[in-house]
Amino acid sequence: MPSRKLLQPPPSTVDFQKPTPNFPHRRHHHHHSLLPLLITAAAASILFLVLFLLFLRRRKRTAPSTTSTAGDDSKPPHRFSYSLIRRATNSFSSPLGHGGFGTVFSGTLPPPARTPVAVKLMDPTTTSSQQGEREFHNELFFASVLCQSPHVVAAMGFSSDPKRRRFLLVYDLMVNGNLQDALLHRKCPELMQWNKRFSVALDIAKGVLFLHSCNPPVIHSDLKPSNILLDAEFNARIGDFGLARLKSDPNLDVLDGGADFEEKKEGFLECDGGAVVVAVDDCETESVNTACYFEEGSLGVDHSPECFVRVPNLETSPETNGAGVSASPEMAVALAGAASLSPGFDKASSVQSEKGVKKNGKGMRSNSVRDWWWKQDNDEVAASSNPVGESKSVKDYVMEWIGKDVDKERQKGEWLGGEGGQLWKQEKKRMKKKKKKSRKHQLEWWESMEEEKFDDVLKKEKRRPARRWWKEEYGEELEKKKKKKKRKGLSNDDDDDDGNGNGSEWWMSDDALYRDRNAKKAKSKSRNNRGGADWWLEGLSGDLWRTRRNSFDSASGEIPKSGGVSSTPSMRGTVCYVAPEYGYSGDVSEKCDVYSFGVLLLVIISGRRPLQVNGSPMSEFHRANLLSWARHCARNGKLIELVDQSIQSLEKDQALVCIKVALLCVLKSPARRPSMKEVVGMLTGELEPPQLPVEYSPSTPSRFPFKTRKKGR
Ligand SMILES: Nc1ncnc2c1ncn2[C@@H]1O[C@H](COP(=O)(O)OP(=O)(O)OP(=O)(O)O)[C@@H](O)[C@H]1O
Repeated sequence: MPSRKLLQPPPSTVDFQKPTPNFPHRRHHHHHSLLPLLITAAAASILFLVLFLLFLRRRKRTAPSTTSTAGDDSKPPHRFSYSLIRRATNSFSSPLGHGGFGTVFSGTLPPPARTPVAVKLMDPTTTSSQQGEREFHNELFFASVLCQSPHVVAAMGFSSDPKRRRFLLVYDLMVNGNLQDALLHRKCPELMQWNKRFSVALDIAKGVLFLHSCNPPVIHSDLKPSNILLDAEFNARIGDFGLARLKSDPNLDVLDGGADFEEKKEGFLECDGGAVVVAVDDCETESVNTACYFEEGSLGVDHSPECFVRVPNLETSPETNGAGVSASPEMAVALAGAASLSPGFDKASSVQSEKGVKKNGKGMRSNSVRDWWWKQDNDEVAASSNPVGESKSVKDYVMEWIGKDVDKERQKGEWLGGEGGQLWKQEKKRMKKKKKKSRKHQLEWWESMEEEKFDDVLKKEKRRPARRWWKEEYGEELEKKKKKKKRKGLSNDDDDDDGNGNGSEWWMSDDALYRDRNAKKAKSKSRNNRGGADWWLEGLSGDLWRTRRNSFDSASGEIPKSGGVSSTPSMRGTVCYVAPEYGYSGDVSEKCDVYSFGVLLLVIISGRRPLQVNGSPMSEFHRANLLSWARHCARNGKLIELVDQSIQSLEKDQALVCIKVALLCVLKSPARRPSMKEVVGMLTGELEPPQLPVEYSPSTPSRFPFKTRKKGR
């Protein structure tokens, strides 16, 4: 049979003389039936190939890193379509929280990824859209590098439509939410175990160390509990890189100038010693214009971020260009902050404020910052100290505490309305009756915060009036300063140096406080125009009043969120957590993060906010300010009092190390703060346990700023 013949193996030698067997009819039939089959098969395979390629391409563009196959070198952030994100979040139906950027929703990426995600949707109506856009670009800029750390939550994807002002960021979902919520509100039982709390602190420290180990170092700028996210096992990861920046260092050995970049097509940002290629996606993806996030003059125009990293290419909105290459990060955020505060904000005013900020380099104007402070009012503090549920806000407390010092104008209208106003009226009546007593009492009360007058033993002693106390303690020093001041003259008081020959580092010296006090006396008239609460807050917060001088540690007070509303709509960094030097010297360094970490560590150990009043204000106020309280405990040798009493299975020695590390981190002088490497070393026990510096020793006299202010009034 011919078919059998076909299956036969070919002859080993071919006899070319022998005629080939002839099957004319059969051959003709094959020719006719195979041709259409072959054509169909070829067409089908081409079609299949095209479809396969399209599928691959689509997958590459949409699949998150977690679904990448081995060898797939595409790195986040990936671009998602808006409709995909909408489907993933079920039309943005499950909000997780709300921040300065907008609302965060939970969702799940469609198959094949099926990754649970958190989606940040920029809200162009309620926040400053300029700020939002900048944060969006900033997050993307850092995403591809930061995603490599297990202690960081970086954006894995994004979606942008500048024309419709739609900006979305996609992150891994951290199922246990943020630390602030888990620790302070929900009081998760897991976090009541010492081991877990300590591991959270260590995770954060390692995360910050990772950022600082990058080349150039990444400064987070906004470390605080609500930016620490917790996964299912309560492992902590640092999130929210909207305000992060690269450390500006002209000596950094980065890529050659921007001119070469086009050819290189990729950049480098070294992490943990190894060079990391930060190229993202192919030429069809978009790239971000992040030029405005870098320090003017430090990296220079030729050293724009594109020299460091290649990032997806987004259409640049006119606003972003408006801030442009010349805007530094501070400017950008301050500008955006101004926008968010002022309803009438427009581009012209933005340029103006940008100039203002640029000029003095001190961030926002004091008025704006002050307004911002009041905006942060919420009833959490009030609720904690007010079991009957009166809705008292921070300012109500201020006024109750300060009593008659509060400016009358503001009492009636500007600050208070409704319930707050009623409260004030009652308070005023009470204050009138006890006028003398009250004033004396306040002074003692302030003293108590730093000078431990509330200790049982000392309570029995006759208290000195604050003025006398101050004179006794610092009279000699003051006299010297007076003489020196006379010689120098008062004219250049505000801007001259602090005695260290370094005007930009005035906060390092307490001396400046006392000298400053005299000079302020001369200007008391203008200061008196401010309300008493201003004075109170200036003393208390330190960091709030960006444009004023604060020569003391930031005895900071956190403004808790109101219903999850961001506490940082307008400032770089967050009140209470921001380092005192931030925004003054322009020398923003890793030590700013170290300071914030110190506050964060104290919060973790103590399980409370930096500013918190529980129970009746008078009995609790000496503990209200966490930093002051921690210093007070250190001077008393009672550090353990800081530890949260609800912690179980406490390891006392480890807790003490944590507190000491925290106290070192919040030292006034950035140079004296440890590096994050040292912090991690001390926490893990690889380095010697920390020794507290001399200012925390019992003999060190406390110099509480309020007395200074009070005397000046
Ligand atoms: N990846 C995430 N997984 C789970 N929840 C998240 C995630 N990212 C953010 N959230 C939640 O959304 C909330 C808002 O986050 P967002 O970073 O926008 O603001 P914030 O950090 O609270 O405030 P701010 O804008 O002042 O920094 C967070 O507090 C957190 O509870």
